[in-house]
Amino acid sequence: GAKWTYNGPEGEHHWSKHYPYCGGAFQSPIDIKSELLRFDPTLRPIEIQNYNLSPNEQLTLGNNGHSVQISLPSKMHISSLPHRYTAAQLHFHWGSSGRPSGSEHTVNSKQYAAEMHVVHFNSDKYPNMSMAVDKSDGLAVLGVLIEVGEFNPAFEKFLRFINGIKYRDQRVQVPGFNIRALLPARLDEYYRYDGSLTTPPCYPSVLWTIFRNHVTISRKQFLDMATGLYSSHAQESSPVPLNGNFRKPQLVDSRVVLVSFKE
Ligand SMILES: NS(=O)(=O)c1c(F)c(F)c(S(=O)(=O)CCO)c(N[C@H]2CCCc3ccccc32)c1F
Ligand SMILES: [Zn+2]
Repeated sequence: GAKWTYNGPEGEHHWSKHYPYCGGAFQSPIDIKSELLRFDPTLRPIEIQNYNLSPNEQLTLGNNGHSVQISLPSKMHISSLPHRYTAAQLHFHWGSSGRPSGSEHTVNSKQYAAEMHVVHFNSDKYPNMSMAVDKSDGLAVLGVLIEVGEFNPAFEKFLRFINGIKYRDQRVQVPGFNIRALLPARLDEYYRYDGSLTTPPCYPSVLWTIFRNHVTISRKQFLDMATGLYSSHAQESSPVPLNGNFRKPQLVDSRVVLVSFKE
């Protein structure tokens, strides 16, 4: 589709011109405010299957011009939702070296350094992502808030290859690793709400699960991601840094944010 960016004339305030859903309801991300929260005792711990990938299998690490993404094998899935949601890819949103706040979801207006999204589609009802992406029960995304702090060895499994995908549409193969290690320890504490893709076409098709607890990466790891990538192709004369790739919080309207934990 038409090109879109996070700033300037194709920035988020203009997305709805080519992508009407971006101006619609049920948009993501949101500011997760305490007064919106409602404890739901039926929210079970998230259960994931086959996230521990062998180094013998290869994953594609790529720069798609909007984010850094890792394609995921279809044996990975979420088994604790009403339908099976099969993993498709994971990607990140981050700030910049000057503004190390780049998460999409905020918690009581606190913006984290970065955010990881593991994108899954409802494989009980749809054959692939493309068929699921615009259906109201099509997608389930697991969100992880990321702070700068302790070095994170799990992130190093792919960050050590990031200089091979500096430019848009570059891809490298990386050995599989335990994707579960990128998630926080507790999968039983999370925020849950109905929302959308946070990029065009912004379809309101996402069941969002944002884990309560953040993970940390070191400042160097953050800078590797926030300063090492460009949204322009390698041969372009003026390189465009890829950072600040986060959408601002959207109107919640009458939506409720459910929480799986009490205090
Ligand atoms: N924040 S978010 O809403 O989760 C989110 C992003 F922010 C994001 F940048 C991407 S993207 O990297 O593909 C670049 C722009 O589509 C996706 N892709 C999804 C939705 C689009 C179609 C598709 C097809 C196969 C695999 C993943 C996806 C995305 F879902
Ligand atoms: Zn995302």
